[in-house]
Amino acid sequence: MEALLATLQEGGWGAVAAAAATVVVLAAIIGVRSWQKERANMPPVVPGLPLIGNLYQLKEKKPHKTFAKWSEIYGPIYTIRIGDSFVVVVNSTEVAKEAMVAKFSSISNRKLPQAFSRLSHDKMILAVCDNGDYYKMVKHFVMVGMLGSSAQRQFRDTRNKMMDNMLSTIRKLVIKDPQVPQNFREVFRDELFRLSLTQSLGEDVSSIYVEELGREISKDEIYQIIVVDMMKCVTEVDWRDFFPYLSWVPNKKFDAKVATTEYRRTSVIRALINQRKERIACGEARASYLDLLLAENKLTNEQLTLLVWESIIESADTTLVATEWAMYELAKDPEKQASQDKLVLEARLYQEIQEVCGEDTVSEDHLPRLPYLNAVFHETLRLHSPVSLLPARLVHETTTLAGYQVQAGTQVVINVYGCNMSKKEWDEPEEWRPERFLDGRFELADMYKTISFGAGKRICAGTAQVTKISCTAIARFMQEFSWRLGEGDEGKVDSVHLMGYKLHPLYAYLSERRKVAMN
Ligand code: HEM
Repeated sequence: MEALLATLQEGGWGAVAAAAATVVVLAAIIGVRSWQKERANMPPVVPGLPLIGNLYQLKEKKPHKTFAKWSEIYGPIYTIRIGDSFVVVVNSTEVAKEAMVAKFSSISNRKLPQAFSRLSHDKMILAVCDNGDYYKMVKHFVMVGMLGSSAQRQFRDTRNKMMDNMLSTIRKLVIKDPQVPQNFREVFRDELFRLSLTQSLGEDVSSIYVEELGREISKDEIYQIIVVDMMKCVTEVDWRDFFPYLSWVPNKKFDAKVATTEYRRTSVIRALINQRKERIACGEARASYLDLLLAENKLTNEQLTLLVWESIIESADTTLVATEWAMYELAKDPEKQASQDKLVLEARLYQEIQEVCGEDTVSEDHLPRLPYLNAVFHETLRLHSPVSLLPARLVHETTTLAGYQVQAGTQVVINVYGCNMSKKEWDEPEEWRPERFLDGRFELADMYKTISFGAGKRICAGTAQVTKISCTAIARFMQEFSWRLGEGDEGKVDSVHLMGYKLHPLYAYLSERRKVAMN
């Protein structure tokens, strides 16, 4: 510093320039040192490039897989830089639980990307809203109106009807043409969507007139607009997410797509809500989530629209993903396998069902006595988790995680896929092996054997519903039919981006195990 002052005293622009350069260099050195000190105890850093950080290494559309690979080099918790933001990625169940349970008070709020933020009207849905009074109120509504144990009891007939309809449709298809492989997804999706509408709106809907679209739209279009298009749009990437200081730069294509998708979703949901309101005005009361929300009369129209949409999409999506993967694993043709394991697996599940249920049709009451079925369900969630990356959380006060310091302002991403595929936690994790849940380490009644449903206060609210639907469906499909994949389908294990869907829908050859009277 003294040298700097001396140079300035000697005068002249050259000296001033030299002094300024010295200041810049000194500042840079001090800056780097303090950054290094600050980051000294941060989770290991994955090397990246200046300015963009690790963005270029995440070009492929399955970041959860890249994150899992990095965990083999940098450990279960590490830091990456995405453009402007530091992100801590967690790939171990233990550390994920620490983040979601023990450190909940410091790491609870979300940091949503543009698309998700706009589609959720800045976190107006339960799954991503920040903790506070709105969260408490909506969680209460969801549990009382739809997902809590008493509401679930009310909807038991709806679920039973879903099972009967599915089995009856499949039976008819098989009888009509036993040599043709059946499209599992079509049958399951239609019935699940019917259940989802019934729970949310009090009735199934075959079509609806949507004023903003100027026409009557079919049930298939309703599904497309409020489920499929929304799922795709939520995962749209906007480069401005990575460089917030460029948020003023227009991204017209992205903005137009999100605006259109959002407008169509909102128009359809509003039409559905208005139809229900008219029926209620005519004295028609039903047990449904919307009926409860309207009776409570505490929400704005915007909140009502968002929450009803949320209840429909959450019921209609992940349950299908999980059940399709389970049936795929069970249907893998044993003769095409290197080992005979799968033959034993399928036979074992059928045998368990026979022993427990005998001639009775499997029902939800049987589920606690079917441990192998439960293991099939959890092993499917482990290997094919429908939610592979949880929406980023924001650290709002500096805390520690796995012994490392995590600064306020950092984002934390839980890589469910990485936790479920960790070689340290699971023996041969790439193998689908339900037995691993029956080795005495896990309680049968434990619904959270893996991290797939999250943990702590924000754990999945729909666990009971999806477990009942998925397990009963798998058991009934196995009880009535034996399943076999088409030739060459054993290797079709790709999924769609982050959504977990099987890229190639399951087509299976079914043959009847027992005759059931047709109605
Ligand atoms: C296999 C199917 C499912 C999986 C794997 C799953 C997974 C998850 C996960 C991991 C979370 C926590 C997210 C986080 O902490 O960031 C979550 C939250 C949630 N899930 Fe699920 N879910 C499934 C099915 C369902 C269903 C069927 C519903 C409703 C019908 C549902 C409703 C919710 C709700 C409302 C939350 C937010 C809970 C809160 O924040 O308090 N889920 N789910």
